Amino acid sequence: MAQINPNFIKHIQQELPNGLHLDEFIDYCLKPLRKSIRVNTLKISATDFQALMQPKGWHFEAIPWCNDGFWVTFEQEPVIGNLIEHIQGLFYVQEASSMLPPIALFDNLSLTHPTILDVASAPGSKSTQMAAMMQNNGLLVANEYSSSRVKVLHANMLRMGVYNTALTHFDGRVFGEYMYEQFDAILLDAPCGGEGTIRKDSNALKNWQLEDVIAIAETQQELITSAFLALKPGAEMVYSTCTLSQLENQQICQFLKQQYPNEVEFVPLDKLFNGADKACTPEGFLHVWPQTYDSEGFFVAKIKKLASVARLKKQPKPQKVFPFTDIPAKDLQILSHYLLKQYQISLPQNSQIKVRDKECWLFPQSIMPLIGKMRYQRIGIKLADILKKGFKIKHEALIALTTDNFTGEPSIELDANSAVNFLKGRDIAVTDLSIEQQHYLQAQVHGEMRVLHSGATLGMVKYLGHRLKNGLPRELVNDNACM
Ligand SMILES: C[S@@+](CC[C@H](N)C(=O)[O-])C[C@H]1O[C@@H](n2cnc3c(N)ncnc32)[C@H](O)[C@@H]1O
Repeated sequence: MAQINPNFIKHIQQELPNGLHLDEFIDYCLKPLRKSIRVNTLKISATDFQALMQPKGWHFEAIPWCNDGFWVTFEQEPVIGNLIEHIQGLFYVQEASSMLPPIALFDNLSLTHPTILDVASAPGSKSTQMAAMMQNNGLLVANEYSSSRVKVLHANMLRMGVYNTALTHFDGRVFGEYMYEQFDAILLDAPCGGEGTIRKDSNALKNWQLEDVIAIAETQQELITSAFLALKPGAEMVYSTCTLSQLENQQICQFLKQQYPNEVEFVPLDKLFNGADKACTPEGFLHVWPQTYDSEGFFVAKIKKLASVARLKKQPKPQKVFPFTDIPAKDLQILSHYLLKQYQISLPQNSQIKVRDKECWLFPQSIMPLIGKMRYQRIGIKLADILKKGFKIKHEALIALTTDNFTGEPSIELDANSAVNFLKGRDIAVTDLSIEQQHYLQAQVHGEMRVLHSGATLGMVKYLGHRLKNGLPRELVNDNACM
């Protein structure tokens, strides 16, 4: 049972808007949260995903503000994180209200290849949502301050097949200095007190103290100022939190407006979707209370930068070390031919292949003007190893760049049992496959090939005649994978 600190109740009572009642607020805080997911349209359409999961006893209810988001109920509750489809990155478990900030940011964003910053990204629900909305075009700089959370962010990006990113690992307060007026759009999903998360985390309000709210608000003021400096003139940013106190929400936005009265404009969100007006504040922000949409509490503000503002710190010196070189034209030809012939992969437009040591990397083209401005943990994805003769595709590239069940390449669709075995790191005996597949394999040359399940890539195997040798990277082996 969730525990709500009495000091919090006293505090929030004064902030509840007209028409909302404290009793109802507390009732909702104590109610379990509805489960929601977002379909990853980098891998599967929302329609196809529903068609795939409905026979497995999933029921879907559309989330009004996100075309790819659904509240889900199950005939039999699965361990969702271990499902094949989850491991394949076909969907992301994401709270419904947490889908709002990217929806607000992309509303009226007309650029097809924008350069976007996500200041506080981990674990990556909104970064992966934005990458899907960008369809892997443009550039998403995804930053995270906590080292352990950068790892989770990275794993989620790979699972979801995202490759238009550069990951950075900084305190978000540096962007105004290092990336002054560089971004077409910015999401600042700020670290916050998490008051809106009580339905998921029963301890979220147990030790609530006003001093903590005040302390974190200071960080938020610095983060919003830094993000505003990093935004191009004329561009828009979203400030969001999963907390409820005005100190961390409205007052942070007002703080920015006080600093830049002529350059800050609040963009009203009352028409963002049908029913958005229910959550809209007089300033045009969305302040979602748990009872507004039967969700977590959330706050979303959209801010337009009307004109350039002065730097607060002088331009830093460029970084010199960049350990990547261009791939020689001849090698690019050989690599492109291998990817196309073996896996029907055409290299994405607006990308560049770079080489470091014995590895080829796929970089988003739009990172190039930002090279040298700051240090990147990782750019794009690893594409292939360079062998003595030729190349060998990397697992992360295979699952990101092959999205359909092509017929021109050697590949095998595994049934659910074999798919689970594959994800557990086991080899697949050819005798476990259907008679048609066994005949198909007899006509193939021994060597690497792709395995799929439900039309989405699982990974690579080496066909050895009597078995398919498992090529899943060891760190991705999941002993708990299930159907
Ligand atoms: C609300 S969470 C972000 C959730 C994320 N946007 C998502 O949708 O999955 C806030 C994140 O900010 C990170 N953080 C904390 N202090 C930070 C700072 N000074 N700069 C950047 N990120 C910070 C936290 O580690 C945390 O991962």
